Amino acid sequence: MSVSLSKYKLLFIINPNSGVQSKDKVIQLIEKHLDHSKFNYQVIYTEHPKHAVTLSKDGVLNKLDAVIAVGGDGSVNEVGQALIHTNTALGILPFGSGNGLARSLKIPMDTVEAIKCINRFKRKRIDTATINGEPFLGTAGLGFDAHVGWKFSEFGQRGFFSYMKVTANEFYKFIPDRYTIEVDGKNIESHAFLVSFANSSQYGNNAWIAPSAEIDNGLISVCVLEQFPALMVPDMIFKLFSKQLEKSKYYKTYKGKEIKIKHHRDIAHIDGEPIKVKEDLVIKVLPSSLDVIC
Ligand SMILES: Nc1ncnc2c1ncn2[C@@H]1O[C@H](COP(=O)(O)OP(=O)(O)OP(=O)(O)O)[C@@H](O)[C@H]1O
Repeated sequence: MSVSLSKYKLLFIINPNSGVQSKDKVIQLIEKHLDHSKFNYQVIYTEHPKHAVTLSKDGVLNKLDAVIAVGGDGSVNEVGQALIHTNTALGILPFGSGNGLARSLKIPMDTVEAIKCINRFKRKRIDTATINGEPFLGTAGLGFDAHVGWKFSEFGQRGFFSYMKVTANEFYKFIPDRYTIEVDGKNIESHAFLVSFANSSQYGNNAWIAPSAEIDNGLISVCVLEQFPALMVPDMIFKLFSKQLEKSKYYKTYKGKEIKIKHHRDIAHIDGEPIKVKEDLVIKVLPSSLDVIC
Protein backbone atom coordinates (compact mmCIF):
# COMPACT_ATOMS: atom_id res chain seq x y z
CA MET A 1 0.00 0.00 0.00
CA SER A 2 1.54 3.32 -1.03
CA VAL A 3 0.97 6.14 1.43
CA SER A 4 0.50 9.67 0.17
CA LEU A 5 0.70 12.42 2.82
CA SER A 6 -2.27 14.28 1.43
CA LYS A 7 -4.65 11.34 1.93
CA TYR A 8 -6.53 10.42 5.09
CA LYS A 9 -5.23 7.24 6.73
CA LEU A 10 -7.84 4.69 7.78
CA LEU A 11 -7.82 1.32 9.49
CA PHE A 12 -10.85 -1.00 9.14
CA ILE A 13 -11.11 -3.52 11.99
CA ILE A 14 -13.46 -6.40 11.22
CA ASN A 15 -14.90 -8.51 14.06
CA PRO A 16 -15.70 -11.86 12.39
CA ASN A 17 -17.82 -12.81 15.42
CA SER A 18 -20.33 -9.94 15.40
CA GLY A 19 -23.96 -10.18 14.27
CA VAL A 20 -25.25 -12.75 11.81
CA GLN A 21 -24.75 -10.91 8.52
CA SER A 22 -21.97 -12.39 6.35
CA LYS A 23 -18.81 -10.29 6.20
CA ASP A 24 -17.35 -12.17 3.23
CA LYS A 25 -17.83 -9.26 0.83
CA VAL A 26 -16.84 -6.39 3.14
CA ILE A 27 -13.31 -6.08 1.82
CA GLN A 28 -14.54 -6.08 -1.82
CA LEU A 29 -17.18 -3.45 -0.99
CA ILE A 30 -14.58 -1.22 0.69
CA GLU A 31 -12.26 -1.67 -2.29
CA LYS A 32 -15.08 -0.81 -4.71
CA HIS A 33 -16.85 2.05 -2.94
CA LEU A 34 -14.25 3.83 -0.78
CA ASP A 35 -12.97 7.03 -2.38
CA HIS A 36 -9.38 6.07 -3.20
CA SER A 37 -8.49 9.64 -4.15
CA LYS A 38 -9.13 10.61 -0.53
CA PHE A 39 -8.01 7.62 1.58
CA ASN A 40 -5.25 5.13 2.16
CA TYR A 41 -6.44 2.18 4.19
CA GLN A 42 -5.67 -1.14 5.78
CA VAL A 43 -8.02 -3.92 6.88
CA ILE A 44 -7.40 -6.20 9.86
CA TYR A 45 -9.57 -8.98 11.32
CA THR A 46 -9.71 -9.31 15.09
CA GLU A 47 -8.46 -12.62 16.46
CA HIS A 48 -9.99 -12.45 19.94
CA PRO A 49 -12.13 -10.22 22.21
CA LYS A 50 -10.39 -6.92 23.10
CA HIS A 51 -8.01 -7.28 20.13
CA ALA A 52 -9.67 -4.20 18.58
CA VAL A 53 -8.60 -2.13 21.62
CA THR A 54 -4.90 -2.91 21.02
CA LEU A 55 -5.17 -2.46 17.26
CA SER A 56 -6.90 0.91 17.70
CA LYS A 57 -4.32 2.12 20.23
CA ASP A 58 -1.63 1.28 17.66
CA GLY A 59 -3.70 3.26 15.14
CA VAL A 60 -3.56 6.31 17.43
CA LEU A 61 0.21 5.94 17.83
CA ASN A 62 0.49 5.76 14.03
CA LYS A 63 -1.53 8.99 13.76
CA LEU A 64 -4.37 7.46 11.73
CA ASP A 65 -7.22 9.82 10.88
CA ALA A 66 -9.88 7.24 11.67
CA VAL A 67 -10.34 3.67 12.80
CA ILE A 68 -13.50 2.04 11.42
CA ALA A 69 -15.19 -0.62 13.55
CA VAL A 70 -16.82 -3.26 11.35
CA GLY A 71 -19.13 -4.99 13.81
CA GLY A 72 -21.69 -4.23 16.49
CA ASP A 73 -21.74 -2.15 19.66
CA GLY A 74 -19.16 -4.35 21.42
CA SER A 75 -16.70 -3.77 18.56
CA VAL A 76 -17.57 -0.06 18.46
CA ASN A 77 -16.88 0.11 22.20
CA GLU A 78 -13.48 -1.58 21.82
CA VAL A 79 -12.38 0.74 19.01
CA GLY A 80 -13.98 3.86 20.51
CA GLN A 81 -12.49 3.47 23.98
CA ALA A 82 -8.99 3.52 22.49
CA LEU A 83 -9.77 6.76 20.61
CA ILE A 84 -11.20 8.81 23.50
CA HIS A 85 -9.35 12.14 23.88
CA THR A 86 -7.26 11.55 20.74
CA ASN A 87 -7.26 13.08 17.24
CA THR A 88 -8.22 9.79 15.63
CA ALA A 89 -11.94 9.54 14.77
CA LEU A 90 -14.22 6.52 15.11
CA GLY A 91 -16.03 5.25 12.02
CA ILE A 92 -18.64 2.49 11.93
CA LEU A 93 -19.70 -0.07 9.32
CA PRO A 94 -22.64 -1.64 11.18
CA PHE A 95 -22.45 -5.45 11.29
CA GLY A 96 -23.76 -6.23 14.77
CA SER A 97 -26.89 -7.70 16.30
CA GLY A 98 -28.26 -4.35 17.49
CA ASN A 99 -26.02 -1.53 16.18
CA GLY A 100 -27.35 0.89 18.79
CA LEU A 101 -24.74 3.63 18.47
CA ALA A 102 -24.71 3.53 14.66
CA ARG A 103 -28.51 3.82 14.57
CA SER A 104 -28.50 6.65 17.12
CA LEU A 105 -25.98 8.50 14.96
CA LYS A 106 -28.08 7.78 11.84
CA ILE A 107 -25.23 5.87 10.19
CA PRO A 108 -26.80 3.79 7.39
CA MET A 109 -27.24 0.05 8.05
CA ASP A 110 -26.52 -0.61 4.37
CA THR A 111 -22.78 -1.23 3.94
CA VAL A 112 -22.39 0.68 0.67
CA GLU A 113 -24.24 3.70 2.10
CA ALA A 114 -22.13 3.52 5.28
CA ILE A 115 -18.94 3.52 3.14
CA LYS A 116 -20.27 6.57 1.27
CA CYS A 117 -20.76 8.22 4.66
CA ILE A 118 -17.07 7.59 5.41
CA ASN A 119 -16.22 9.08 1.98
CA ARG A 120 -17.85 12.35 3.09
CA PHE A 121 -15.65 12.20 6.22
CA LYS A 122 -17.71 14.59 8.39
CA ARG A 123 -16.52 14.53 12.00
CA LYS A 124 -18.94 15.03 14.89
CA ARG A 125 -17.70 15.41 18.45
CA ILE A 126 -19.65 13.32 20.96
CA ASP A 127 -19.61 12.60 24.68
CA THR A 128 -18.56 9.24 26.07
CA ALA A 129 -18.90 7.97 29.63
CA THR A 130 -17.37 5.61 32.17
CA ILE A 131 -18.86 3.20 34.69
CA ASN A 132 -16.30 2.62 37.45
CA GLY A 133 -13.63 3.66 34.95
CA GLU A 134 -14.82 1.32 32.13
CA PRO A 135 -15.67 3.39 29.04
CA PHE A 136 -18.98 3.13 27.20
CA LEU A 137 -20.25 5.01 24.17
CA GLY A 138 -23.96 4.19 23.92
CA THR A 139 -25.60 2.60 26.94
CA ALA A 140 -24.69 0.73 30.10
CA GLY A 141 -27.14 -0.87 32.47
CA LEU A 142 -28.12 -2.86 35.52
CA GLY A 143 -30.98 -5.22 36.34
CA PHE A 144 -32.82 -6.95 33.50
CA ASP A 145 -30.53 -5.23 30.96
CA ALA A 146 -27.44 -6.75 32.51
CA HIS A 147 -29.09 -10.13 33.05
CA VAL A 148 -30.02 -10.37 29.36
CA GLY A 149 -26.51 -9.22 28.38
CA TRP A 150 -25.06 -12.19 30.28
CA LYS A 151 -27.60 -14.72 29.03
CA PHE A 152 -27.10 -13.49 25.43
CA SER A 153 -23.33 -13.90 25.68
CA GLU A 154 -23.86 -17.51 26.89
CA PHE A 155 -26.51 -18.27 24.24
CA GLY A 156 -24.00 -19.11 21.50
CA GLN A 157 -25.88 -17.39 18.65
CA ARG A 158 -26.00 -13.70 17.82
CA GLY A 159 -28.51 -11.57 15.93
CA PHE A 160 -31.82 -9.84 16.66
CA PHE A 161 -33.93 -13.03 16.88
CA SER A 162 -31.53 -14.70 19.33
CA TYR A 163 -31.67 -11.55 21.45
CA MET A 164 -35.47 -11.58 21.43
CA LYS A 165 -35.52 -15.28 22.33
CA VAL A 166 -33.23 -14.72 25.33
CA THR A 167 -35.28 -11.68 26.45
CA ALA A 168 -38.57 -13.61 26.27
CA ASN A 169 -37.11 -16.65 28.08
CA GLU A 170 -35.77 -14.58 30.94
CA PHE A 171 -38.52 -12.00 31.40
CA TYR A 172 -40.90 -13.94 33.65
CA LYS A 173 -38.09 -15.38 35.81
CA PHE A 174 -36.49 -12.04 36.59
CA ILE A 175 -36.90 -10.50 40.06
CA PRO A 176 -36.58 -6.66 40.31
CA ASP A 177 -34.16 -5.09 42.79
CA ARG A 178 -33.76 -2.08 45.07
CA TYR A 179 -31.48 0.70 43.84
CA THR A 180 -30.15 3.77 45.62
CA ILE A 181 -29.28 6.34 42.99
CA GLU A 182 -27.68 9.78 43.31
CA VAL A 183 -27.81 12.02 40.23
CA ASP A 184 -25.60 15.11 40.67
CA GLY A 185 -26.36 15.05 44.42
CA LYS A 186 -30.11 14.31 44.16
CA ASN A 187 -31.18 11.01 45.82
CA ILE A 188 -33.63 8.54 44.30
CA GLU A 189 -34.75 5.20 45.77
CA SER A 190 -36.30 2.72 43.39
CA HIS A 191 -37.53 -0.83 43.15
CA ALA A 192 -36.68 -1.29 39.53
CA PHE A 193 -36.82 -3.81 36.74
CA LEU A 194 -33.84 -2.13 35.13
CA VAL A 195 -31.68 0.97 35.37
CA SER A 196 -29.98 2.18 32.18
CA PHE A 197 -27.34 4.85 31.74
CA ALA A 198 -27.77 6.30 28.29
CA ASN A 199 -25.31 8.46 26.42
CA SER A 200 -27.16 7.69 23.17
CA SER A 201 -30.87 7.09 22.81
CA GLN A 202 -31.24 3.43 21.97
CA TYR A 203 -30.04 -0.08 22.83
CA GLY A 204 -30.06 -1.15 19.20
CA ASN A 205 -32.70 -2.45 16.76
CA ASN A 206 -34.59 0.81 17.37
CA ALA A 207 -35.39 -0.02 21.00
CA TRP A 208 -35.45 3.54 22.35
CA ILE A 209 -34.63 3.25 26.05
CA ALA A 210 -33.81 6.97 26.34
CA PRO A 211 -35.78 8.83 23.63
CA SER A 212 -34.64 12.25 24.84
CA ALA A 213 -30.94 11.42 25.37
CA GLU A 214 -28.53 13.57 23.37
CA ILE A 215 -25.05 12.34 22.65
CA ASP A 216 -23.41 15.76 22.75
CA ASN A 217 -25.11 17.58 25.66
CA GLY A 218 -22.57 16.70 28.38
CA LEU A 219 -25.19 14.66 30.29
CA ILE A 220 -26.04 11.02 30.87
CA SER A 221 -29.71 9.99 31.02
CA VAL A 222 -30.52 7.67 33.88
CA CYS A 223 -33.55 5.61 32.85
CA VAL A 224 -35.39 3.73 35.58
CA LEU A 225 -38.04 1.21 34.57
CA GLU A 226 -39.95 0.32 37.71
CA GLN A 227 -41.55 -3.04 38.31
CA PHE A 228 -44.65 -3.26 36.10
CA PRO A 229 -47.51 -5.78 35.86
CA ALA A 230 -47.05 -8.64 33.38
CA LEU A 231 -50.18 -7.59 31.50
CA MET A 232 -48.43 -4.32 30.61
CA VAL A 233 -45.68 -6.15 28.64
CA PRO A 234 -47.21 -5.55 25.16
CA ASP A 235 -47.73 -1.86 25.98
CA MET A 236 -44.14 -1.50 27.25
CA ILE A 237 -42.74 -3.20 24.14
CA PHE A 238 -44.84 -0.92 21.94
CA LYS A 239 -43.63 2.18 23.83
CA LEU A 240 -39.98 1.01 23.73
CA PHE A 241 -40.02 0.62 19.95
CA SER A 242 -42.09 3.73 19.21
CA LYS A 243 -40.00 6.19 21.29
CA GLN A 244 -42.84 6.62 23.79
CA LEU A 245 -41.45 5.14 27.02
CA GLU A 246 -41.55 8.58 28.64
CA LYS A 247 -45.37 8.34 28.55
CA SER A 248 -45.37 5.30 30.86
CA LYS A 249 -45.97 5.84 34.58
CA TYR A 250 -43.46 3.04 35.27
CA TYR A 251 -40.63 4.89 33.51
CA LYS A 252 -38.62 7.73 35.10
CA THR A 253 -35.67 9.57 33.62
CA TYR A 254 -33.07 11.87 35.17
CA LYS A 255 -30.10 13.62 33.58
CA GLY A 256 -26.75 14.32 35.18
CA LYS A 257 -22.98 14.51 34.88
CA GLU A 258 -22.11 12.16 37.73
CA ILE A 259 -24.29 9.33 38.96
CA LYS A 260 -23.61 7.18 42.00
CA ILE A 261 -25.57 4.00 42.45
CA LYS A 262 -25.78 1.20 44.97
CA HIS A 263 -27.26 -2.10 43.81
CA HIS A 264 -27.23 -5.69 45.03
CA ARG A 265 -25.95 -7.75 42.13
CA ASP A 266 -22.51 -8.07 40.61
CA ILE A 267 -23.35 -7.80 36.92
CA ALA A 268 -23.82 -4.96 34.44
CA HIS A 269 -23.51 -4.45 30.72
CA ILE A 270 -21.54 -1.85 28.81
CA ASP A 271 -22.62 -1.34 25.22
CA GLY A 272 -24.34 -4.72 25.40
CA GLU A 273 -21.30 -6.62 26.65
CA PRO A 274 -21.57 -8.26 30.09
CA ILE A 275 -19.17 -7.24 32.86
CA LYS A 276 -18.76 -8.00 36.57
CA VAL A 277 -19.09 -4.94 38.82
CA LYS A 278 -19.05 -3.88 42.45
CA GLU A 279 -22.18 -2.92 44.43
CA ASP A 280 -21.14 0.75 44.45
CA LEU A 281 -20.84 2.33 41.04
CA VAL A 282 -19.92 5.76 39.73
CA ILE A 283 -20.94 6.79 36.22
CA LYS A 284 -19.24 9.87 34.79
CA VAL A 285 -19.71 11.67 31.52
CA LEU A 286 -16.63 12.57 29.45
CA PRO A 287 -17.96 15.59 27.53
CA SER A 288 -16.85 16.11 23.91
CA SER A 289 -14.32 13.32 24.17
CA LEU A 290 -14.58 11.46 20.86
CA ASP A 291 -14.88 12.31 17.16
CA VAL A 292 -17.14 10.07 15.08
CA ILE A 293 -17.64 9.98 11.31
CA CYS A 294 -21.37 10.30 10.68
N1 LIG B 1 -12.06 -12.63 16.67
C1 LIG B 1 -12.98 -12.71 17.62
N2 LIG B 1 -13.42 -13.91 18.08
C2 LIG B 1 -14.37 -14.01 19.04
N3 LIG B 1 -14.96 -12.93 19.61
C3 LIG B 1 -14.57 -11.71 19.19
C4 LIG B 1 -13.56 -11.53 18.19
N4 LIG B 1 -13.38 -10.21 17.98
C5 LIG B 1 -14.22 -9.58 18.83
N5 LIG B 1 -14.95 -10.47 19.54
C6 LIG B 1 -16.02 -10.22 20.52
O1 LIG B 1 -17.29 -10.36 19.86
C7 LIG B 1 -18.27 -9.81 20.72
C8 LIG B 1 -19.48 -9.35 19.97
O2 LIG B 1 -19.16 -8.32 19.11
P1 LIG B 1 -20.17 -7.16 18.71
O3 LIG B 1 -20.73 -6.51 19.91
O4 LIG B 1 -19.48 -6.32 17.74
O5 LIG B 1 -21.37 -7.91 17.96
P2 LIG B 1 -22.86 -8.15 18.43
O6 LIG B 1 -22.92 -8.39 19.91
O7 LIG B 1 -23.40 -9.23 17.56
O8 LIG B 1 -23.59 -6.80 18.07
P3 LIG B 1 -24.31 -5.68 19.01
O9 LIG B 1 -23.37 -5.36 20.10
O10 LIG B 1 -24.60 -4.55 18.08
O11 LIG B 1 -25.55 -6.32 19.53
C9 LIG B 1 -17.54 -8.74 21.53
O12 LIG B 1 -17.57 -9.13 22.88
C10 LIG B 1 -16.09 -8.81 21.03
O13 LIG B 1 -15.15 -8.63 22.05
